[in-house]
Amino acid sequence: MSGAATTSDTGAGTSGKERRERPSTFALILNNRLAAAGLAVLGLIVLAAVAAPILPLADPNATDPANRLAPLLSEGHLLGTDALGRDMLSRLVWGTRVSLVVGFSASLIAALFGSAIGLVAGYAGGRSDQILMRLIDLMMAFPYILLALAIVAILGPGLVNALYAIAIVNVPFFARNIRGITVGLARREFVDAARLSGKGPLTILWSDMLPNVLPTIVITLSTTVGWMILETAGLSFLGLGAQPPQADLGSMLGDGRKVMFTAPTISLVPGLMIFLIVMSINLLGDGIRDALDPRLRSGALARPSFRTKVAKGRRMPGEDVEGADLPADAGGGVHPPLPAGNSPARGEIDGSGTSAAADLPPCGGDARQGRGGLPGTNTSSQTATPVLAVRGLETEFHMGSEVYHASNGVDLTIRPGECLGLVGESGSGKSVTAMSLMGLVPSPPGVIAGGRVGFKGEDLADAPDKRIRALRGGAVSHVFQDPLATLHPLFSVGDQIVEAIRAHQPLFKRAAETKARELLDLVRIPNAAQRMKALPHELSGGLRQRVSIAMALANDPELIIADEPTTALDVTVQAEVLRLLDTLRRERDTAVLFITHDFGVVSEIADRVAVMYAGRIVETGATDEILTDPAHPYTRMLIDCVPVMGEPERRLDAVPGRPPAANRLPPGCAFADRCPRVEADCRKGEIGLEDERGSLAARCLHPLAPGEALAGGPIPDGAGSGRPSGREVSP
Ligand SMILES: Nc1ncnc2c1ncn2[C@@H]1O[C@H](COP(=O)(O)OP(=O)(O)OP(=O)(O)O)[C@@H](O)[C@H]1O
Repeated sequence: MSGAATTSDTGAGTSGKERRERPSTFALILNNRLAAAGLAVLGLIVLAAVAAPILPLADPNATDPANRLAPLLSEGHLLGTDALGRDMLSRLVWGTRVSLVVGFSASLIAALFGSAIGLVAGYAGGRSDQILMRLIDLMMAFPYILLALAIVAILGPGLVNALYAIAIVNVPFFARNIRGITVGLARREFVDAARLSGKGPLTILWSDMLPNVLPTIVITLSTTVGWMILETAGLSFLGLGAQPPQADLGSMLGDGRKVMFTAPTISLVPGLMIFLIVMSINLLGDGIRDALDPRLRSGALARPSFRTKVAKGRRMPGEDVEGADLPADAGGGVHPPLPAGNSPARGEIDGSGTSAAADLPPCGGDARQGRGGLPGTNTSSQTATPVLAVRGLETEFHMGSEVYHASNGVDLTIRPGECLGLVGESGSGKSVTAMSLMGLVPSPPGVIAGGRVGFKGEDLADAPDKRIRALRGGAVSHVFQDPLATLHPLFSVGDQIVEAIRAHQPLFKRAAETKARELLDLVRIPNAAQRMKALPHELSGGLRQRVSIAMALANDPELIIADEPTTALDVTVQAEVLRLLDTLRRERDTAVLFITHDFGVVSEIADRVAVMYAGRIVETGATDEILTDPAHPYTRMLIDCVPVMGEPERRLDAVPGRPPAANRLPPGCAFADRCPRVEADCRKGEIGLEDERGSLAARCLHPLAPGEALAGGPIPDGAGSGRPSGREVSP
């Protein structure tokens, strides 16, 4: 195990702790050097402005004509004096105080009214939206500075009137931004739920909409307050804001203009202060925006890179990698060393018979035949070189000072035409493991900290970006759970398949279109030619998933990674999609890594199963053996959670407790706290994935014997008969 954290906290007690350990917004801002610099500069300026009354400064309005235009560093006047002999340092500090108060107040007023208008217009829609937005458009039709001048002309010159003018001209900016977000939110299900719960519009606006738009308001505020200070200074510069003798930065700049050539420091000093304030606010505003963006809250403020970062000192599994003596067809077990150089082509049997995989016991197809002798079993997979051979994969998330071990030394092997089912509870690390293969885990915060990702003998963790780009969507393709989220909403499905084809094959558009139509036919989409023009939202969930499968097949992949592709579908459509995927992989000899939490689905499609828990493979073996007589108590409990059709009297169990937090994995067996067979030795040291019986290998010191029941747990009639039929609903 790689890991730093070895306390025995369980997940149950750590959620609050975890939350506290997540870097705070403030910590994230400090992580961003520019934002931290902005904060430091602004902090000093604000401190000086707030402390103005207690600082030993001269009266900012006291004139001294005899001492006019004194240079910098004059005696008693650090920043010199202005044309009336007033102390520049004192005027600068007091003027900054005024400018900051006016700028921030104008921003708050604009944010308050603008956001309220945006929220009401966006939520109410219809005529209210039309009227409010047309009024806002009317205001935006004038150049804002002209509008501000007109407002001050009507209200009369003065600092407070300048504040109103600046606030008013900025109201549309907030209103438009917030209205845009609110329109999207108002159609979301949680708002429907709030309506159904009987809440009135005002309550919904306050308790459901406002919290969702608040980060945007704060971000908009932080990025516009600098502008507002600048605009207020502009009005004062023109003599419409602060009136003599009161100083603000704009009026000081205006005073300096008259002696710009004889005493340039008079205008340079307030000009520099405006620059510092606006720059520091903008830098800080950008930092706040990044810190408040939930996608970037994980420790670094950089955008995710093209592929997952691979740690420089990546831990490499030795040939004596844990479990190395396991049967070679164990999904998460042990594997022959990766063949050097190019491996045989897909489906090709190593003619020499000396291939690392050539002497492996039968897997995949045999397992299926054993389960009912399904036709079309691929025999080449029994001897072919693995398409995928993952060794000791460790993927971590680095969040602040915490390290979350999502994949914690995972081994996987899949051969051509074979389907490996990766099963486990939510959060066990299935998706992260799958995403790590092609470097799709976002970095930051994701890091591949150890292991090899062998694809036909090549370690993908080491492969150049160009190679990864060529493989993605080419030899290795993905099918995700929610096609509506992964298909582009604005392009027809035909165009998207054509694009997928042409990204990897030098085909003219016509030829690619023909191929796309053939693919839609292949995945049995009726009226393929017409459906080519359909937008994703015009298709049913099942059809959309077929389109995703067609896209995944577009470039004749050797490995398909299917991440819960049927979870969002109803059982009948699910069965069709599974059948389709099963047939296609057999016909095309494609290896499939099928991720699911549903043992019913596993029994339908997988040749072998790897069960994951807390980032590790805890049991592997042929599907039939795992489903009939698992050795690991966790697998047994997972299977017992699945309802079996026709057995209404069978007690359904849930696995009690919760998995340990990935940043606090306990020593020994991570399942110990939830296991009815736990003994003292389970909580000590490393537990290897050991050979059990048949094809089974389990990471357990006290495995179940064939037919043995879990103490207190339900063992259905005839031990080991708790195998889901494939028609059940997942827990
Ligand atoms: N982008 C991320 N940043 C931080 N932690 C993450 C991120 N993605 C996943 N994790 C963490 O990694 C662990 C494994 O997550 P993963 O999505 O692989 O689980 P899973 O088994 O696929 O669950 P599910 O079936 O719900 O999809 C979880 O603890 C999860 O919180």
